[in-house]
Amino acid sequence: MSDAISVRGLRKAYGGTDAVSGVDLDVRPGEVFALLGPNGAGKTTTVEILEGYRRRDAGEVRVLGVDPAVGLSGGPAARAWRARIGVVLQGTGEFDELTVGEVVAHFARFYPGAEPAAAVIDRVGLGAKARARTHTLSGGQKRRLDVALGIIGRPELLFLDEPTTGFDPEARRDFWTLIRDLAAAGTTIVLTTHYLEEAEALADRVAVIAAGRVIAAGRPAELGGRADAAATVSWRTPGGGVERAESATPTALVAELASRYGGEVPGLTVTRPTLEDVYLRMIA
Ligand SMILES: Nc1ncnc2c1ncn2[C@@H]1O[C@H](COP(=O)(O)OP(=O)(O)OP(=O)(O)O)[C@@H](O)[C@H]1O
Repeated sequence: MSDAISVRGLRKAYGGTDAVSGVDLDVRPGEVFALLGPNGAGKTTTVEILEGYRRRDAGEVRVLGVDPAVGLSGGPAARAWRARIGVVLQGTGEFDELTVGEVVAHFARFYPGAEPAAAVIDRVGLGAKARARTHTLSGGQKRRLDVALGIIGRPELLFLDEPTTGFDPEARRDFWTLIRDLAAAGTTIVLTTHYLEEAEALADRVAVIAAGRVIAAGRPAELGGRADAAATVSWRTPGGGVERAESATPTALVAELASRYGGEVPGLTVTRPTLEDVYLRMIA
C-alpha cells in the first residue's frame, strides 16, 4: 500500500530565513505519527504545507496520493481532496452565539459522508454541552469542539496541532482513548505535541524536528537508542541512603541485590531513559 504521506526534501523559507530546510517523512496508512521539536523548529510550517494551506519552496510531497498544493487552488479537485482530510487547528473553538450542536451540525454539511452531529458531540465528551453557547465553554471544552469539527467528516487522515494543550489530566486520558479508537478504525493521524508522554502513549512512530530538519525518527520505545540504553537501578541502603547503579544487565543486578538482602530489596526501582530524556539529549 502506498504511504498516506510522503515528503522528500521539503523546504520553506520566510523572507530569506529557512523554516523548513530539507524534511523527509513517510507516514503509513493507519499509523499514529507524532511530530516533536522545540518552538520554532518548523513543525507547524511542515503540517500547514501537508494540509494544503501553505505553499512550499521545494520538495516532493504527496498526501493521500495527491500533491497538497492542490488545496491552494480552491477548485473541485481541492474540495474532493479536503473532504478526505480532517484538520484540528490550534484553538478555533468559539463561534459567538451559536451552540455546540449548531456549530457541529453546520460543519457536517460540508462533508458528503459526515457522521451525525450528536454522535460526534458524544464522542468528544461534550454531550452535556450540546445546547451550550460556544463562548461559555472552558478552554479544554473548546479544544474538544475543535476535535469534533476535525472528525465530523470521517477523515481518512487527521491532523492535530497540539491537541491537548489546556486539558486537565482526565480530559487528556479521554482524548487519548478517542485517538486510539479513531486509529483502530483505520484513521491515519498526524499530531504535533510538546507532551512527550502523549507521544509515547499514542504514537506508533515519532519524528523529531529541530531547526527545520528531521534529526531522528522511529518508534518511541527505540528512539535515540532507548531500547538498548543502560538501566538505572536504585535501592535504599540499611543506613537510610539511596544507592544507584547504571547497568546493562539490571536483572542480574537485581538478583544479586535480592540475595544480598535475603529477599525484598528496600525501595527498589529500575528505570530506562524516558522519551523525554532522549529527546532533551537530542535537541541539546
Ligand atoms: N508566517 C510566517 N512568517 C514569517 N516567519 C514565520 C511564519 N510562520 C513561522 N515562521 C517562522 O518559521 C520558523 C518555524 O516556525 P513553525 O511555526 O513552523 O515552528 P513550530 O515547530 O511549529 O513551533 P511551535 O512549537 O512554537 O509551534 C520560526 O522561526 C517562525 O518564527
